[in-house]
Amino acid sequence: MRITKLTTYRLAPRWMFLKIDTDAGISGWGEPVIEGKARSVEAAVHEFEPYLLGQDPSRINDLWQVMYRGGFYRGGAILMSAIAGIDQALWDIKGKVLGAPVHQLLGGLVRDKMKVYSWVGGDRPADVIRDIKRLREGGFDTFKMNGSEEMGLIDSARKVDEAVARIAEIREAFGHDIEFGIDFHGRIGAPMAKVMLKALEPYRPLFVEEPVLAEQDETYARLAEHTAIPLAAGERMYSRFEFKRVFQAGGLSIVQPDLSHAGGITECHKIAAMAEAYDVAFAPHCPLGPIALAACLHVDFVSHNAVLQEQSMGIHYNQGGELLDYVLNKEDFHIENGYMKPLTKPGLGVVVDEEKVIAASKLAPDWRNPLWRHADGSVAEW
Ligand SMILES: O=C(O)C(=O)C[C@@H](O)[C@H](O)CO
Ligand SMILES: [Mg+2]
Repeated sequence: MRITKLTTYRLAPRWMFLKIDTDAGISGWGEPVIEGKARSVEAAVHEFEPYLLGQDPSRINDLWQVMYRGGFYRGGAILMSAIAGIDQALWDIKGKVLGAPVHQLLGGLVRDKMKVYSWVGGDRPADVIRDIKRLREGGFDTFKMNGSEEMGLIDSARKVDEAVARIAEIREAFGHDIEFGIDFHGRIGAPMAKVMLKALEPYRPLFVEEPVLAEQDETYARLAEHTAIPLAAGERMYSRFEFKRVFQAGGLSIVQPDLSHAGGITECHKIAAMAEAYDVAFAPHCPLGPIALAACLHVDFVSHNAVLQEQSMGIHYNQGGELLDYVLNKEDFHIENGYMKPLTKPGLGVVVDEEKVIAASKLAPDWRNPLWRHADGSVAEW
């Protein structure tokens, strides 16, 4: 069997799907994207074509190494996201050829169901409390929310108090009937992260995510010395070679590689295994589409240390498209009491509505994240 064609479709809300065709008539789907840089990833996917066209799609390990090592320069958000989506599509093909879901090919299930969480948005606490109430009716008991708006390297107690008051209100409203993680997007630098973590500690969040940026990963170990709150990060780390450094330095309790950013199923399965050896939990980042989520779930279901799965239903980014808009087998993505079941169809288990994808790709918007500035006009982390 040989690879004959790679077709990319940029889609609302901010996704890209990839279809890999073969001469046997079997195709696989992947989701290679970096939010806000879809066109760059698309170009990178097509730049890999000379390495892939005419090759045997079953040799995923070799093709992965060819894409990673073969071009001399390697790593980073764009290349590793391109590899990720290609890798997912190759696993989809392999599963379809062998008639088995990807988790079977990775050794089989270690659990029967996987805990998933929901984002809650809204700028005012009242919105968040209202949204949590609504989501609890749908069975969710675990949530993630943004922790703060822009914050300077050294900032006021007032800003810290505002952020903490929001969390306090949520804890007061729901007690310990719910769990939540707080995502800071690296918006606070190391000095304020220390202050913030101390102030948040009484409210016992499940984790605090990206208190500082991935490029300050040496800080995690120091911050962890000062707080009992589990620290999480990883959505902006792209390979086991980057994760290796944080495992060695310590400080993170949860790693969150993104199956569409960090080299795909092949790489993230290895990152999960590395994490297990350090007693670090695995909770893949996935504010993306259904193929990315399916890829995450297959790795979760074979990884003993997988504790939580992000998913994007109702996420604030989903303007103009929802998680299951391009999926025909919606019933397989049912969330019951905050858990998902394994996807059991051959390959990734996503039946893509190709006609809808083709039509929607003609109108794809170019999503960009907001650009934030501090009061003095300098650029702030978003
Ligand atoms: O889901 C998360 O944890 C995020 O921090 C969302 C962020 O990664 C955006 O997708 C960037 O565009
Ligand atoms: Mg995050």
